[in-house]
Amino acid sequence: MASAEQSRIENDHLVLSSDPDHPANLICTLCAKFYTLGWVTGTGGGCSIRHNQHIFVAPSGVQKELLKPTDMFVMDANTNTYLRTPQVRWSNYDIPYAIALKPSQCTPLFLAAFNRGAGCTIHSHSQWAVLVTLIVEREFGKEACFEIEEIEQIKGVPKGRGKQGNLGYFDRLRIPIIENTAQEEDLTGALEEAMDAYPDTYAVLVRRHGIYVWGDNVHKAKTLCESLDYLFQLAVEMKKMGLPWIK
Ligand SMILES: CSCCC(=O)C(=O)COP(=O)(O)O
Ligand SMILES: [Zn+2]
Repeated sequence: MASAEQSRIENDHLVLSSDPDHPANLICTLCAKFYTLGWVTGTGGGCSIRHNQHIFVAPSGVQKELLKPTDMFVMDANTNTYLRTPQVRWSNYDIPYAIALKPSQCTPLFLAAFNRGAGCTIHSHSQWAVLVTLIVEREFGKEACFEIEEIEQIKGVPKGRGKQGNLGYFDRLRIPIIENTAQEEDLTGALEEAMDAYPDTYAVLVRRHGIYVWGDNVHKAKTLCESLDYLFQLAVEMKKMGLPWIK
């Protein structure tokens, strides 16, 4: 009979499915798309999905666009213990040594969003997000925040948790910015504080690093991340032209 440790390693049924919408398949498809947008290149960034009582997490330090469903860790959402740990695999380029896989360093940050009801969390290293954090200045004793208004794409951003619908054209979009840390997991406290200070936000920028974006489901997290990336690119170009973000 298989030991508990062995079944934790071999629980392949949790990640094997012919359904393209199965979280283990979706994370692979999404990361391959995000790679083409420059959101998850050079192993940075990623994506995690919560489905019922299971949380699907990719390994750390791997090329996210080459992920396979069998690479996924599966966590019990109630106990935060791992039900499945992927087995060591050979690298993608036949380099003759094995890599011991660890869960993404972003896992505690993904969990912070899942603890607030999210179904999907995306971490993007988009250069547009990074540039915006370089433009918005730190103010002593005040939380830094990206603000923009009167741009049509703002209508792609939800109003807030528990609120119906999206922001309107005349609403001001605010995305808090937290300071980067040497280790990804050390961002968790500041991320949670920003989530509490901005209860309506579904995104937090990390200065010189990127952004965490979440949503009730994959569709909402993905389309929000796209809308924000559009707005960040526009904002950077506006800044270059001397155009104000706030009217
Ligand atoms: C070059 S990426 C540095 C780590 C990072 O910021 C990141 O988002 C990747 O974390 P992971 O552990 O998922 O590889
Ligand atoms: Zn990162």
